Amino acid sequence: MTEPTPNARQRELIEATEGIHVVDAGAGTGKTFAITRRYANLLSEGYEPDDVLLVTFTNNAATEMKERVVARCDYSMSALRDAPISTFHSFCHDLLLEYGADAPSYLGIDDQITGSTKLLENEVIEADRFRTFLSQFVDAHPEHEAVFRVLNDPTSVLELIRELAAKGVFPTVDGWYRDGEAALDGDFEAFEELFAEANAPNEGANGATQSDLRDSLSGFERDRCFLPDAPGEGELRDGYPSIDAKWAEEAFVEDREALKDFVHDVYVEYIQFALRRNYLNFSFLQLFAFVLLCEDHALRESIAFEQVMVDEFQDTSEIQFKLALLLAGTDNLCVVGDWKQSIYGFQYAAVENIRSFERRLRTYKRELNGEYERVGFPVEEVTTIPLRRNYRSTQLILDLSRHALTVPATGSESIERTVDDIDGLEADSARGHSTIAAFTSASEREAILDRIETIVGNDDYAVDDENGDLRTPSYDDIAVLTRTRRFGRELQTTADEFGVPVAYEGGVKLFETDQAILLLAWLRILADEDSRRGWAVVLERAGYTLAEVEQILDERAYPDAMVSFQEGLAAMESIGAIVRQIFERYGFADASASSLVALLQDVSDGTTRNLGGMIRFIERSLDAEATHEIDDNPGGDSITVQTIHAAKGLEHPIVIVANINRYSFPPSGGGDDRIRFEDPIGLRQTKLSSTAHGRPHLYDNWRYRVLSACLGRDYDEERRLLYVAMTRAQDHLLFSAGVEPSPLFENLPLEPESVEPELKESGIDRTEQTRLQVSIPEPDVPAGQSPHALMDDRVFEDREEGRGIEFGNRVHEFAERYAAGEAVEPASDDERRVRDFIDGLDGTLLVEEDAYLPVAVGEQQVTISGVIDLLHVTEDRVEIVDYKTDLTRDAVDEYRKQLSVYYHVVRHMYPDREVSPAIFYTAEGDRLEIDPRPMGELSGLVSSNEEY
Ligand SMILES: Nc1ncnc2c1ncn2[C@@H]1O[C@H](COP(=O)(O)OP(=O)(O)OP(=O)(O)O)[C@@H](O)[C@H]1O
Repeated sequence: MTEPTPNARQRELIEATEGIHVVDAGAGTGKTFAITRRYANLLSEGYEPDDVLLVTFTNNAATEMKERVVARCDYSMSALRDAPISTFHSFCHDLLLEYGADAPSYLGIDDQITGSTKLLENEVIEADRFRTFLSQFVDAHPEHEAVFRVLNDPTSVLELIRELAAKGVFPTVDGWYRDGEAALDGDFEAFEELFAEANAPNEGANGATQSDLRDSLSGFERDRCFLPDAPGEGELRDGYPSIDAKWAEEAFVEDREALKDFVHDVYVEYIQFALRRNYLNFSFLQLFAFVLLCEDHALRESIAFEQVMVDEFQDTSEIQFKLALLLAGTDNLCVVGDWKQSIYGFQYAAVENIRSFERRLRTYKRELNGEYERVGFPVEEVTTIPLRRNYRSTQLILDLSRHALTVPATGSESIERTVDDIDGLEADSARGHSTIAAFTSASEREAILDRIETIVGNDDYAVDDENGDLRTPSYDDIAVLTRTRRFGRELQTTADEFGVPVAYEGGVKLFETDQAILLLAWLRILADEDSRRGWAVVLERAGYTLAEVEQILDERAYPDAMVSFQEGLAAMESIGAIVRQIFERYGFADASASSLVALLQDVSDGTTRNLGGMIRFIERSLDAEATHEIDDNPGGDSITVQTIHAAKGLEHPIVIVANINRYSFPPSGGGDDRIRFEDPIGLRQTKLSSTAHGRPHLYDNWRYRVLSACLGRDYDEERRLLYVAMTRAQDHLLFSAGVEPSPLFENLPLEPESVEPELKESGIDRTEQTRLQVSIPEPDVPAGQSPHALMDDRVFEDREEGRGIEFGNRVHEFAERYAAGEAVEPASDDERRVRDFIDGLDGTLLVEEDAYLPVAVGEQQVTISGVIDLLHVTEDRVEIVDYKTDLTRDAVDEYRKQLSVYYHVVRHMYPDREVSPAIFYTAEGDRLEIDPRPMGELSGLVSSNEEY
């Protein structure tokens, strides 16, 4: 392929070899192309490869750049092999291996970085090690008990450490490195401004109305339990239209010494733990490289580069920007990126690095210089080069994509930025053949596949070929891009049913899935009944707090239900049966689960029970980051399904941005991290452990409730994701949603049509069952729950009183198959009673029906989903039946919650019939009618059960 000729602006960047240059330009404008050419140009001007640092974000990008450079200069690939064209991480790694043995000593740490210190990239393995570390840590530090008690997930602590490292907050053995502690304390003045902004009265038709802050504090105490020193709602919201300004300080000022001490000790001791085990994670590589470059002035000056260039600058974190400055010996600094494509906030990318490049440059220079001049060059003059010409998409697509950055993501969000504030791009192609379309459907997945079938082979959707002519589209011209991985997987499953070829891009790291992690945990428990690594995972998954997990592990007092499950597993003959049983317990029935079953069965030779071998196999696969193509990848001419994150940097002739639904895009709910670090409020706890009422209890932190109400939630990254998705399209761009589209969909200037798919199923075998049509939101929401989540966990502990979970499962399976008309014979008295009961029903039977109930919890929507054992539908009545194999009735109150959920779903579907929920106790053959709880009570149960 011939290399394009740079346009005038690109040439300016390529040839401008002196001074600071920044390019913040839109998608497809040739930024990567131009920076690569700039590198080649520097070599042709006499710079040696060792003088020029070129930073990219992936190793693949680095290799690709080298290849492109080789094509344009006199250097060979082998001559450039060791050239510093690399990622921040590999650069830091090489630096530390060569010069960094004593880098830890700058933090007061005695352990060294040695030739055998490895980079640990696999997050699952690291989480496993961190769990071990934390358990040892808590035993060694009883003084941190109060903070430790609030934690419910060790990986959230590891995440916090990573976040602090990315923001340049490091511990030393006895305190914090440089001004780290100030960052933890937060910035009261900056917070006061946010408070004042949120607390400003709003304007109503008849004068001032209450401020957003006062409004969002309504229901301040509802479903929360604060410590006795918290103000009451009346006191807090006393003023009108704004609350009293004194609450800014009252909320901000808090004794955080114990919290800071905990975070400090965990942080520094984990670094020591890692060093002693000869590994560093990405965050610690950067941390030590930064400290080394800050402290060893001679080294910094000796390795400083004459030219520093960074591609994809919008993805840099604060520490990476500072590293680039420390590595630049002169002001020959060139960064290129696109703020509109900054979508890695969750990996601590700081979009302000590029948006406010000049301001940050000055601030960081000041911060780095402090007591010693580390950045000697001037930073006052910065040349900005605009790139406007886009070589990927048509003008129609480009014009529409600007809107992505200005659409409100929620019903109440107001965006000040308008489309005119977004730099427009000019399409290089003058073609006007693009179709822009949007559709909604109650069966969104089928509707997408249906639309694809109309696109393929249809010249209305012709795409550009390599010679600039139009050609007929095929499946592999089409990409479906989604915000959540889950929708993509579900689409693939639906596509299989209908025989539409879909490839989930890139395969799946099978051993890093939830399925594999839980499987490994249970296998470890089976191999060693007191395996801490195994039990910790299983217990955390069941929702125990870390303190509870520790106690259970120390006392070896595992929950009865889990022990009997373990005993059931221990009695099984083959690995295949064990694996299936574990997946059944967690309801895993997708392609990852079946691939794992098949793979492990293969490895174990079908029958033998070699637990140790199996555990080692999974551990090794994890270690090797083995990627497996899941069975349902057809290969050949097929549609690509990707997450938007995975699609970044790629292009496709036809793009369908799918699942732009409420609760999915943007995803609803936040994490449940109990310790958080947020700008400008610093380090905070959302929950506090106290014995204020005589017993240890976890209280909600009222201060955090007020502080977070002032921070609001920032949806800019969600809009940027939408922008990235849209700008992947070259020729045609489509959007799809279900029955509850997201405001991101509704507010785009589109005219969506509502469609009913007419797809024909392929001949693939499917169980024939009438499915309920439930016209309520997709269950695809992170804030989803099962009715079990509302129930007291104790009801799951050995309810069958010795008869075992397996027994219960068998009865259910029999009931399902019998009601579905299969020729199955009852194998126990309970099954006979079920058979007699079913025989006595004369209406239509619907078995194992999915039920999804959306529930409003404050401003959030949560979906509770579950499976109804049996629906018995007659002309005027619908009976809901749930089988229970219990020998006693003492869990009936808990079951009532579960059946109430089903009741509200069914009532919605059969508004004209009487709906009666009942439990069928199989031990006696008794049918017990249940009085359902009202909706309001269910929302109360959800919110008291989880934080939103
Ligand atoms: N002057 C040019 N003439 C023709 N094609 C060009 C020119 N500059 C870049 N291109 C082509 O445009 C496409 C996009 O270029 P590139 O990937 O460098 O853009 P980018 O700005 O880095 O994109 P993104 O931000 O979306 O990742 C590439 O196929 C590239 O070869």
